[in-house]
Amino acid sequence: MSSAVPVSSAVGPVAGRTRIKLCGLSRRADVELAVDLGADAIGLVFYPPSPRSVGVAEAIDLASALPPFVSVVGLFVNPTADWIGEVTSNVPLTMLQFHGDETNAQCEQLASVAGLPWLRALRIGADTRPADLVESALNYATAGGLLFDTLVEGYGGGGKTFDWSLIPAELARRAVLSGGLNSQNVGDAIRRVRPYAVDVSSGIEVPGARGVKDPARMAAFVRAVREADAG
Ligand SMILES: O=C(O)c1ccccc1NCC(=O)[C@H](O)[C@H](O)COP(=O)(O)O
Repeated sequence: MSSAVPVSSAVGPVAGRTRIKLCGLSRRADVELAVDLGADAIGLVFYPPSPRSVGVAEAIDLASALPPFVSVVGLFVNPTADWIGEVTSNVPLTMLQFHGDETNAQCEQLASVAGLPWLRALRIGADTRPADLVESALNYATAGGLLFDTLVEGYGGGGKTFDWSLIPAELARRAVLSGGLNSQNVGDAIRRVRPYAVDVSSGIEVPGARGVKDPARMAAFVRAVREADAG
């Protein structure tokens, strides 16, 4: 039964706070800064072809820097069950993110190895239509959430935006918006899409240095999200 009192008036603007995932972190100092800035989640990439990829030992150290209530999302591209098992039996991930070509059944099977919830990345290209996203949402009905990203070579982390108007409003309110976000455009993205959360990797890095996060850009991104939320 819906509450008689609208949530936002009951708890104030915090109800509409856009959650923030800072992705592709590989240095402990960046994880500590993400926590200090108020990030809701960090993303660790377990995909060796990516310059942002981390190994199990590195990930254990990075995860140990996290206080309670900050999620650590493990990002995979077409992983084997053995790889999922090796990572999640050692690294205290709170969620998986499948960013490759995995079907719903494959995502479910892989996630069952870890016993964790999972995000499905839906990569949006030039010929994607809203109906395609609605169909994908139905196909991945057991996902713990959808992350809308830009279709780029190399699966993700490409630093390119897609047409945000393609996202149906009914999907946006519980989804993660990703793909080419930065401190200059994330405010517009929030005002136009009203996503549950935003995700960024390239936009908080030193330009041209994939995997090297820039503290100033990290802070500017979070500040831009807070300013957008404040209206
Ligand atoms: O970050 C990567 O290097 C990466 C490699 C392969 C698959 C996915 C990858 N990242 C997934 C993410 O969640 C990124 O944050 C997302 O693609 C947005 O990246 P960016 O456009 O650079 O902000």
